Amino acid sequence: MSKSRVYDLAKELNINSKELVVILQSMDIPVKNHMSALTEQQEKYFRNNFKQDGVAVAAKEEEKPIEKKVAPAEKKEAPKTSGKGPVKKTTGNASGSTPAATTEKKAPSGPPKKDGKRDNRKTNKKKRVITPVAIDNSKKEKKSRAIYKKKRQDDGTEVDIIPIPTSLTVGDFAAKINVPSTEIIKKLIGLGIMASINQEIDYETAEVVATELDVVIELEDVEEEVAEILSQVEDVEEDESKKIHRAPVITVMGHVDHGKTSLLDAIRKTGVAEKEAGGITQHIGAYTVKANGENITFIDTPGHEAFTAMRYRGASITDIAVLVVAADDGVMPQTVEAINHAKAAKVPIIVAINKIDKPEANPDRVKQELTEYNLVAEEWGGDTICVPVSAKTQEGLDTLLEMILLVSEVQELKANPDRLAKGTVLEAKLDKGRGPVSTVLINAGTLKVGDPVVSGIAYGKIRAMINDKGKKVKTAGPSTPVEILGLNEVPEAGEEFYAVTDDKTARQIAEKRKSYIKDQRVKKSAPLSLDDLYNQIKQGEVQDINIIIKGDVQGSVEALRQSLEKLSNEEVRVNIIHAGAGGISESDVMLAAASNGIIIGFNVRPNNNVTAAAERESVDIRLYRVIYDAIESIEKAMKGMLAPEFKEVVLGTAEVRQTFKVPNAGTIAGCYVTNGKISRNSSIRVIRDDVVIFEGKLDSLKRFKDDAKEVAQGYECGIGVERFNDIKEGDILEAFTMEEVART
Ligand SMILES: Nc1nc2c(ncn2[C@@H]2O[C@H](COP(=O)(O)OP(=O)(O)OP(=O)(O)O)[C@@H](O)[C@H]2O)c(=O)[nH]1
Repeated sequence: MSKSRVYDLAKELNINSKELVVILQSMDIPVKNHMSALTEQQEKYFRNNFKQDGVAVAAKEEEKPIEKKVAPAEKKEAPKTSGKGPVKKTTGNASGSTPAATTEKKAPSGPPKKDGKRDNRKTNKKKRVITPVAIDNSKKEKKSRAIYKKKRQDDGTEVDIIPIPTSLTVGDFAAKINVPSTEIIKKLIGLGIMASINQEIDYETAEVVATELDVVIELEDVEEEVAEILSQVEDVEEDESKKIHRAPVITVMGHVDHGKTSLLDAIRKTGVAEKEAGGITQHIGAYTVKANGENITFIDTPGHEAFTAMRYRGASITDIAVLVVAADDGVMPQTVEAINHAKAAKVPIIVAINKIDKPEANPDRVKQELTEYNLVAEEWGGDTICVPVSAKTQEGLDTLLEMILLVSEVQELKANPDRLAKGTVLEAKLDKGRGPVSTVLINAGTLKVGDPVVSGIAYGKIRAMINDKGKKVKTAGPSTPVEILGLNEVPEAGEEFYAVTDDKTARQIAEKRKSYIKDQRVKKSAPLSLDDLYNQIKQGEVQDINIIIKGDVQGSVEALRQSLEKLSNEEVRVNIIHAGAGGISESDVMLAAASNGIIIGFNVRPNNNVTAAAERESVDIRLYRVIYDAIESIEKAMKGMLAPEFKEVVLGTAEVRQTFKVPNAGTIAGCYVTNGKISRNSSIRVIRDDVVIFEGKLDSLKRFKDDAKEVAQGYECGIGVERFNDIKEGDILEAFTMEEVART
């Protein structure tokens, strides 16, 4: 029997698919969009609990056995499910509850052999439960929840806020705000605009007219408009029967030096060797390998930077995250970060325990450490697949690929190749000779040379396509990465990409987006900021305060996490989306931006790149030296009492290039001013590996032998720090002063 899709159900109940998605999510049924399929049990649960006009919608069918996919042998072992709710995972020692898209299917075969390989996938008895874990704060999803906004007026009554596109005809405008068009034409004449009913007016004009008519409008999300245009180009709710299997898309993540690059290289070589010995692969940001006759696509940009950049733009192209953990090093801060990223994106994790060729390798320790993050290895009774591998000797790589195929099989990844292509930009750059060059991953449909395309505000016609093997190709189907030429601008990584029927549509969409960005610039909703937190809470804009904590030692990070979580009240919830020891990284900033969160640094400092990224993404970073201060300021911000009296102003930074011992003066640091300036009366912070190790006063500042009042960027100087002699080469000295800020 075929499963029900959200849109089928919506059609039956005569409600909007989007609304139904929100309803289902609120019932803890993990659906993503109108195309998501419901299991019989989920559907039944929904029907039993969803009341339309006060009456529960009758269940379509008789009750059925819950897990239809479980083979008879498996059924005996499957834990009994109550049937009261959507299938949920129950893991032995899992501490957090996880609303889960639970799927089960044929599992890999029985006891793994010593080398980590399995005998035969098909005959295993154990039920496999794949559980993407849920924290999702992506901006896109938040937006989709706001179906209709209201504005409270001075007299207490509420009026609808009517969304209006960047431009529309007078007639359409009249219909949208429910005012006769003659009335609008009159108002326009009053403004000196002679417009007929079929003439287009822009948003700004519409806003003036609306104000005169006492109607509240707002700029409609341009993507709604774009979706409308695209749906005319191609029926979005397309025929399920046309969908066929597509290759899984994998992202490799893990701690620095645990072997992401080596693993990606090793896999690429295996895959190529199998298919076309000696074939040269080209770096285009992703590649496809063959394993057991099936394709697997790897995103070739290791690290979570790429991953978060994607998610920030609302793209979720990864089907499975491979978490690389070195067997000789164990779970490290970036491992935890990677786990949190994958969880936030609800992507299942396969653990590759790497470097098992090393004598000091200890895979069991890795598994033990992973349990702290809710990843319990299958062989320990959990549901996390852990594969011991060596990127160096290639051991275990086949098993890893096999496991990837297995998990992807459960996900039932499908796409219709027979439609206009839709994809995601992985990388893009401006090539001097070839113009904008972008690598796109096709999500659905088939992209062809000559297709008119649009991605963000870039558009054009596909001039040429090159695959990951460096070959020119004429077409590219689902899950295929290709490099494309022909766009008029460089699109952004993570941007969606569409082929459309004609050049005009492509240009029209790009231009609508451009004018939306222009209009939007003024009206952009404020990113989360402590200074304005209280107002944002009051206006109902903030219900969750998403926080990332970075600190010098794990102990204080944990302490801070626990205290901050306790600040949650019935109005707002404090969510620690990531916490770890170490400096603040750009990836933290991306995660904060993607989750509309703020970053709290405890005894750590962001470096220049991080500060620049935070500025660019409007992410609020707060730095503290005392745990109590951090807690207090969040608490005060929540109550609207945060009024900083002093603000720290960073004057500049200098890098220590050499150190000298000077009798009577202690250690003097020979520095190069990399940023801003260092002045004689500034305070000084000594930073090593992004961690503050000392804070105090500047003792001496010299240019050659002479005392200097200040030294600017690009110059060398000698710096002595009062009561601190442990300066080392490579340290960063940050000069700052405290400036008084008037209370507002
Ligand atoms: N013995 C052994 N060494 C490995 C293995 N995999 C990687 N290495 C080594 O570990 C080091 C780090 O590997 P990379 O692949 O650069 O690690 P990475 O995680 O990509 O590191 P970044 O790109 O810096 O984040 C290199 O010196 C590799 O040669 C392995 O399976 N066995």
